[in-house]
Amino acid sequence: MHDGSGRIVVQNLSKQFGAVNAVQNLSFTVEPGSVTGFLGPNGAGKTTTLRMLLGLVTPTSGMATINGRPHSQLGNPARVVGSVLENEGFHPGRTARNHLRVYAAAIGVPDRRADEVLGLVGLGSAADRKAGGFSLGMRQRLALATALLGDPQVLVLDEPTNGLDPEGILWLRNFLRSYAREQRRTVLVSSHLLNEVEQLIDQVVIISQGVTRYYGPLEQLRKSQQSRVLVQPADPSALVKALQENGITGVSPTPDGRVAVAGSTVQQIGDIAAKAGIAVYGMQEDHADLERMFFQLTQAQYTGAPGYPPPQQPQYQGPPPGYPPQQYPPSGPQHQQQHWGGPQQ
Ligand SMILES: Nc1ncnc2c1ncn2[C@@H]1O[C@H](COP(=O)(O)OP(=O)(O)OP(=O)(O)O)[C@@H](O)[C@H]1O
Repeated sequence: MHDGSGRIVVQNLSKQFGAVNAVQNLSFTVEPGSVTGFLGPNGAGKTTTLRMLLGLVTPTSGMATINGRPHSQLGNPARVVGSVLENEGFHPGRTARNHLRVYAAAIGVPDRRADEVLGLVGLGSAADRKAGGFSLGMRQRLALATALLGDPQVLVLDEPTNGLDPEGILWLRNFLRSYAREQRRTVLVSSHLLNEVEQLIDQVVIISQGVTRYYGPLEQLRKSQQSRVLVQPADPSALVKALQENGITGVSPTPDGRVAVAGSTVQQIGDIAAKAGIAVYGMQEDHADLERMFFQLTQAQYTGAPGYPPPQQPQYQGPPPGYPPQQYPPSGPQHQQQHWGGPQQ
């Protein structure tokens, strides 16, 4: 029997398709009560990981469990985990209600559950319409309704925001949040775009090239954002020297001839430059956004081809240029690997 914990554990999971290392030694844990984003660029290995979790692909090594068991040992899996994977089709001639009734019969839940889940996803008024005429957003809702039929403890959604308009995304966010928080369920959603799911998620697992790059609370990642000041001086190397002599360490020249200074104010920099007799033509405050951090964490996928496969344990990449390394990644207790039950560094 499974343990009923609602916990997803991915441990040293790998999948090789011929010469392609789709997933490499991936480990993370997802606890109930929050929505976790599973993020990475196209081809990072997200869908493969989710398919292994759902028993649709056999791992080359490692394991993925839900409630302490591989999917194949869950008994009636639809009661434990509901999922929406990409490109799931519906019979175009079948109404939404009939589609759901077919699935309800297959997993042994009563017919009336079809109308309940249609109501939950806001498709109540479209129950008698044929799925073939549904918009992409409506199909996403119908897929979610199908996943909810067994009233599962765990929801796994692959790119659920695809095709949703802003109102649909807001609806999905409220739905998933209350599903996870109020009912203490586990929700894992994948996306290749952080900003698409940023409003949806509390925790984040970021992967690229099949390797974990970061995992922890999104809030912690957000807090680690440091603003920096971009300075355009007459003499960049003289300014770097003057700032360092005044104890400012987060200083680095940028490729466009400016100097990036972290952990200091415009005023402090201006005073030091004036005292050192260095002319400054402009200063600009620059705030790192999450999207840029996401890109920094995952860009190895595009730039690291010669080094492929990547090192096994780069859990955290370096900071974006101009950001002090000690601030990045965040180092609060929430970020201990143990908190997530993940791999030791
Ligand atoms: N059945 C398969 N046979 C061969 N290679 C595969 C197979 N499935 C996936 N791959 C490869 O594995 C790698 C990871 O693919 P995967 O679909 O898991 O990535 P993803 O992160 O979900 O990407 P996307 O955001 O584009 O959906 C890719 O290089 C892909 O081409």
